[in-house]
Amino acid sequence: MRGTAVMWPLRTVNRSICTTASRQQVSEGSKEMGAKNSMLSTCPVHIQRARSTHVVDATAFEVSSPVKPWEDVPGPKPLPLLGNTWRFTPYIGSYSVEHIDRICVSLRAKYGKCVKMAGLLGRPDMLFVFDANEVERVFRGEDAAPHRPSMPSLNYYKHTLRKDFFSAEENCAGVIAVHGDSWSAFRTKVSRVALSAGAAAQYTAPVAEVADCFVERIRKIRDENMETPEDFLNEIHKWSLESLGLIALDTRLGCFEACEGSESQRLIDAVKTFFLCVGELELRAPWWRLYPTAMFRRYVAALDTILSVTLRHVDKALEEIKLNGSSKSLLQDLVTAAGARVAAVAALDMFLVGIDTTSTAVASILYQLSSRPHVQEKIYEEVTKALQGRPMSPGDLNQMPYLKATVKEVLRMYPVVIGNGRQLTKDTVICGYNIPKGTQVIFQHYVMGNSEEYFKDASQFRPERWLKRTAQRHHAFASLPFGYGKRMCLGRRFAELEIHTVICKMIQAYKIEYRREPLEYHIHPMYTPNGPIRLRLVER
Ligand code: HEM
Repeated sequence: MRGTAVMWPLRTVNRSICTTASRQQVSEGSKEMGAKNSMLSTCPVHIQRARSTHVVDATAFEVSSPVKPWEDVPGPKPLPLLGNTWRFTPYIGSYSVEHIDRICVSLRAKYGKCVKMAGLLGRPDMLFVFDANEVERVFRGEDAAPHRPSMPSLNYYKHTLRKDFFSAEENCAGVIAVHGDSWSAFRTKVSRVALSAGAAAQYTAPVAEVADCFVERIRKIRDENMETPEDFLNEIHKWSLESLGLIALDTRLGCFEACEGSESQRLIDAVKTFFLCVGELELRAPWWRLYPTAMFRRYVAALDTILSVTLRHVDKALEEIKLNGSSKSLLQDLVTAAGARVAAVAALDMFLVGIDTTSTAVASILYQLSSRPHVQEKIYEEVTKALQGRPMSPGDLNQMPYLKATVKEVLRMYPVVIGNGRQLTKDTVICGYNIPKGTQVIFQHYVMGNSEEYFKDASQFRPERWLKRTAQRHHAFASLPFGYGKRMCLGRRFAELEIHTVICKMIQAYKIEYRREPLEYHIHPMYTPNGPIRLRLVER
């Protein structure tokens, strides 16, 4: 999903007698969690706290100090008329959207565990939260339809510009940029199919085939020094789009060799245009709200193309279901269970959020592996032992815990989405302050994931910390690369399958090196290594 910026601050009330100390350190998969959660509702201190305040939020359980008002939350002070927007204005302010990661680190250091960012023109006030206990509490207290602030431009496309299509049937607008009952009804229909056991596993072999093609393609595009080309990230995008085409549209798009004018090429171009435009439209001044700028018109045309291609593939799926009498893919399952329009819109949403997230993750993982040959060797040994020369089949990835732990470790230190958010649907106490309904709360996972408070030796790259055998205890809500709860990533299982498979194949084929200037990360709009990823890929 698209990232939202973050920041942080504030020392708070004397909270958490029952929360912090006793619930903070949880190890993954630990059964402790259930028992500790149940404490949340029964602990007498929680109950006392809930009674002693006039807070609306039923999950409130702060201790002793009265709840402080929103006005008291620390943060950069807005100027009259200009608010805090001026801070993001080039040449005048010192904040840059591209380096919001660093801004968040400094806000945390300056203000504490929650920070108010008020007075952003055209946007609701924001609260940056750097406290994993508070993240847990807000997530666990979510109502039936949590509101995640996202993509106003897409909201406009779905609910105004193409209202006729997206409102033609009830609850058919999708999950991205959709909220309330409409989101809830759509999500329920799609989750049943997309999150069912085995929904992702059925794609093991075809996803592995696409990964093989990617590995093979690299042999063609490497230069004489065995280095990948400047636009290697674009090649990774092609792999990601090809993999998602299989999953969402039940088709091989042929992204690695698409011909001019073909439907695949039109889809590839449209997805590319969407990504080029969306960052600008979302992060810069929203002129498109006043008039259809050239960029906005390209953006709309791209969305129209993606939608029309998904609709055509849904028609094909309908024909095949009629012919076969049963469904044989995610798309056909969706058509059967939820209807053609839901299936098409679900595929559209997957295209909008499932490509650059996955490709950025893979770029970041390959880049991080390039400076860690010992990690590569461990993965290589694990993969060799698990596959024993066989092609990959469902279940094989379960024999590769170190590979999976490596992916988790990269996403802890370099989460693709640096901060996930919710727009509060009710007044809520966070860090001892009463935060009003409508505020956008951004959970700062990049900062928490890299904080010594939550991860011992946080700056050290240690996949072992995620292994059950050697797991260090850590807070389960400090690193959440796929979000949490009712709105968590709908494509997580597919993303993991794609990522684990392609990394497995890359390590089987190559030793990964990098001999150029180190790359910094920036928000673009995912958290991405900044610069050409010119990996040296040496045959094993
Ligand atoms: C590394 C890859 C990915 C990452 C890091 C990622 C991350 C996320 C995050 C953080 C969210 C927000 C969750 C929340 O609000 O709690 C999200 C939502 C979503 N993701 Fe992913 N995602 C990835 C890949 C994918 C893929 C491959 C698909 C589709 C196949 C996908 C489909 C979705 C959808 C549809 C939602 C919206 C769910 C809703 O609002 O109900 N994602 N993702």
